[in-house]
Amino acid sequence: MVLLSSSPSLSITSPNYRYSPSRRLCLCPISATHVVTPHHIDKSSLTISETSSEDQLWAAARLRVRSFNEFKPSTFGIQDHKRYLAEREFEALKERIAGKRTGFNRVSCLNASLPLSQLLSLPNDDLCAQCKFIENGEDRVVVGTLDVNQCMSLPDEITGMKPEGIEGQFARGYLSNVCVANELHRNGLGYDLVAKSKAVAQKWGLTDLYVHVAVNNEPAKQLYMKSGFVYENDEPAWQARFLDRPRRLLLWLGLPGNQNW
Ligand SMILES: CC(=O)SCCNC(=O)CCNC(=O)[C@H](O)C(C)(C)COP(=O)(O)OP(=O)(O)OC[C@H]1O[C@@H](n2cnc3c(N)ncnc32)[C@H](O)[C@@H]1OP(=O)(O)O
Repeated sequence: MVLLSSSPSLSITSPNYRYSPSRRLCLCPISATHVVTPHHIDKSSLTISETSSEDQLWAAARLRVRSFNEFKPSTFGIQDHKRYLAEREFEALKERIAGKRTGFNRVSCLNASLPLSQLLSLPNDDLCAQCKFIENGEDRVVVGTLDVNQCMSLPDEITGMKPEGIEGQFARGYLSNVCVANELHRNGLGYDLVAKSKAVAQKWGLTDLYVHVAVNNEPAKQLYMKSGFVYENDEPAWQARFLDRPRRLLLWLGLPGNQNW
């Protein structure tokens, strides 16, 4: 095994691995416990937008790979392995956005990006090298990303209860793959991404938005709760053990238009 991870189920090289858009995110104690020196950024040229551009989806896929996995740099073949994971993420993401993934009505990838010129003072160039794309002739870098999923439930995850009945098919959504480049944590980018995702969800007519979060992922729990999400349910311990991952909490947010809002 070439991948260093704090959870065995992060090993997506396993033949038994089944892709779940929220799997890695919620299992993500790595960054949750990582001590990073915050790099303060000027957000005046930050953009957060929905994308289906292949360049940007690649950048988002690479950001997810580096955010949700910890790699031992000296390991033989590690670059190939990272490329493999990014390709897998890219293909899966493209498939969901194109509406070809069974069970997902609609999926949007939101990317937060900054001009490359603003990130040249970072201590190393890995983020810029991995997550760069070109837009209107300008070099930019994806610094945060998430998916908004309109669907009844996510694979291998506890299902939200609201709204009840057939309405759930159309008006329930889930956030997944929420991550911010670890060099840029604590700049409010997490808040910005979640705020934008609420706007997208409302635009789609969703009334109820959910996230799954690992019980030990304190930064993510704080982010969601401070963004208005509240506890709805939690995964039974046996299920977490069966899936070989930390137990998840299911958090709920009512959007304007929701009768409980
Ligand atoms: C459904 C899912 O996708 S769950 C998976 C969530 N994603 C991950 O675990 C990936 C790795 N982690 C990350 O990428 C980031 O830590 C995120 C996305 C959780 C937070 O991103 P950031 O840009 O750092 O968050 P942001 O700066 O907006 O902070 C929001 C709040 O989160 C909390 N928070 C963020 N980092 C931390 C931390 N290290 N420790 C404690 N609380 C934290 C704080 O309460 C903060 O609010 P405050 O600054 O007002 O106190």
